[in-house]
Amino acid sequence: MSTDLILALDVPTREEAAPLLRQLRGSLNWVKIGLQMFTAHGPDYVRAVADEGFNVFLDLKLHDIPNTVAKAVESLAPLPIGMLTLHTCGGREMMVAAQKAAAQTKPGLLLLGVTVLTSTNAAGLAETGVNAAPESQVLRLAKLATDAGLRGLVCSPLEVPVLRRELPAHMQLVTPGIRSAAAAGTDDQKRTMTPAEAARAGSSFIVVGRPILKAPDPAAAARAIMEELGQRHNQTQANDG
Ligand SMILES: O=C(O)c1cc(=O)[nH]c(=O)n1[C@@H]1O[C@H](COP(=O)(O)O)[C@@H](O)[C@H]1O
Repeated sequence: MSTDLILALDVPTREEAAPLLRQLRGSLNWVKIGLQMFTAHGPDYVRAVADEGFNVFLDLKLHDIPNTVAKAVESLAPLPIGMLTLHTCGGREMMVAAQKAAAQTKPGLLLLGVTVLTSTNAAGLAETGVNAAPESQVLRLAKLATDAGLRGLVCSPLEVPVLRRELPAHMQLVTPGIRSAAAAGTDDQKRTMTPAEAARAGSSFIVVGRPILKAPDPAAAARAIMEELGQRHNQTQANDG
């Protein structure tokens, strides 16, 4: 199984994003547009990034009553997006409604259920009344999302092994919380792994923002991560062969 990189384009302006996208065109497949860029630049920017040849992951983390979420999915359906997030803690009925809306309006769209945010640890969960280890809570929400018909999940790479054991093989596992060993624990990300570790664990995609965006040469940092993932893929193929 190979693991692909998704660049989290968490910058304030289109102008700031432009040179990086220009340099990565042709080598990077996926760009994630999240709350920062979508609230500032809207659907037009989604179209602009897709027009540059990137697959777009729209990360809006929908979480509302079932009807509202389903209608939001319908409104987003005309956009050129391949992945869209919603919060699994919105519950079964909300996820079923969202999946139904996607199936009817944009069948190719991969709805990704966000489980426990990678910035949350056991203490943070307990403060919200969830007295479970992050791994147990992720597994519970992941099973609920799978039952509701979702085909993809967002979790930390730490939970990928248990999800690979417990869930159907077709589930796409997308993992943010990617940090080098040296950078682990230095910011808001609490459940982290390196790119190679996440790939080895079985992530379908890794999501990386600041380690690329804040690097002295962001395009080179992105290429180094793709190389790290590719090397692991080649090693696996060699071992399989
Ligand atoms: O849904 C997400 O993409 C997401 C879920 C999660 O649990 N943790 C998480 O960090 N993300 C996103 O992944 C990206 C990670 O960015 P960096 O922490 O800068 O690498 C951000 O855009 C987050 O919004």
